[in-house]
Amino acid sequence: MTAQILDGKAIAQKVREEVREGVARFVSAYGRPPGLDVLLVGEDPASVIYTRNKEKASHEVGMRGRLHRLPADTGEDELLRRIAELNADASVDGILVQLPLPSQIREARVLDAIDPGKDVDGFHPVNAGLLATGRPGLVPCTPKGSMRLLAEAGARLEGARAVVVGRSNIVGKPMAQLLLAAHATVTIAHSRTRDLATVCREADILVAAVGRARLIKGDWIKEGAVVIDVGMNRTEDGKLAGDVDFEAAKARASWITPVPGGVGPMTIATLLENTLRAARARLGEG
Ligand SMILES: Nc1nc2c(c(=O)[nH]1)N[C@@H](CN(C=O)c1ccc(C(=O)N[C@@H](CCC(=O)O)C(=O)O)cc1)CN2
Repeated sequence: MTAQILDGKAIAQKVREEVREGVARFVSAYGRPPGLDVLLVGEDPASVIYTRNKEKASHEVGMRGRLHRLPADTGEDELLRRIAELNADASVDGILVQLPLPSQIREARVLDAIDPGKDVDGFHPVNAGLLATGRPGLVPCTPKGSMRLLAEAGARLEGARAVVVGRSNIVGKPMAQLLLAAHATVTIAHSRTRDLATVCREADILVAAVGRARLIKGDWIKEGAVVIDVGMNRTEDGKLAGDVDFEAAKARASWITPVPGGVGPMTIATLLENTLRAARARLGEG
């Protein structure tokens, strides 16, 4: 079997178009666009690119998007003060603090300070709790985008065996919750799981989010599995590699995401979806 490629760029474009239409309806109804505010502390080159892309993408769909750049030595109190201002500003629907943060700032304190209704990253414990209890809330962008990719592949999740390799709060745990809510039988594995190969071989749906280049070998893939590779690892030659050995896995999977061009583009498209959703919810729409 040769896998079909799940084209994240094309699907993200489709999502952005859907959001653009939603934003136009929002503006007609409420006379203002949804507002997204992104905070970046420091100069991490990848974060600079991601946050610029978020600002640009928000403009492209008709939102009011603003990037706040703070110096690398910004203290925790100053960042918390900026978040409090945005929480209190009625024109702000979505607040996002780009990760990772410099070491002088405690991530949990910052994420906990964002109004859960404006938490378009879905990282606040209230949103994590809502997801864990199967109630509506804001869902982290990368797992939500990965679910959209599974839907676009026509993957049957009900009763399927899903293995998520990775247990981060940002991807692994919420991804497992989403698969569970879709009635899959879910295993969360990680870098210390014993006999990871055997666990992966059981998976009809395999999500790799462990952050180790090509950890998942081709012969760990069940014939016909759908493979979502969330990994984005820089190799020694400066290229980007996923957590899955793509070429070998392609020979066994039914669908597979490439890196780059798979899950990555879905993250920003889903952020736009979440911002529209937060704006509607704040103005009393479901
Ligand atoms: N507050 C947040 N911080 C971070 C998040 C997040 O969702 N919220 N995720 C990542 C970074 N990220 C967005 O912020 C992000 C990463 C990658 C991509 C992407 O499109 N990647 C491309 C490849 C890019 C390249 O060549 O380097 C791809 O996979 O095709 C988008 C967004 C950590 N921080």
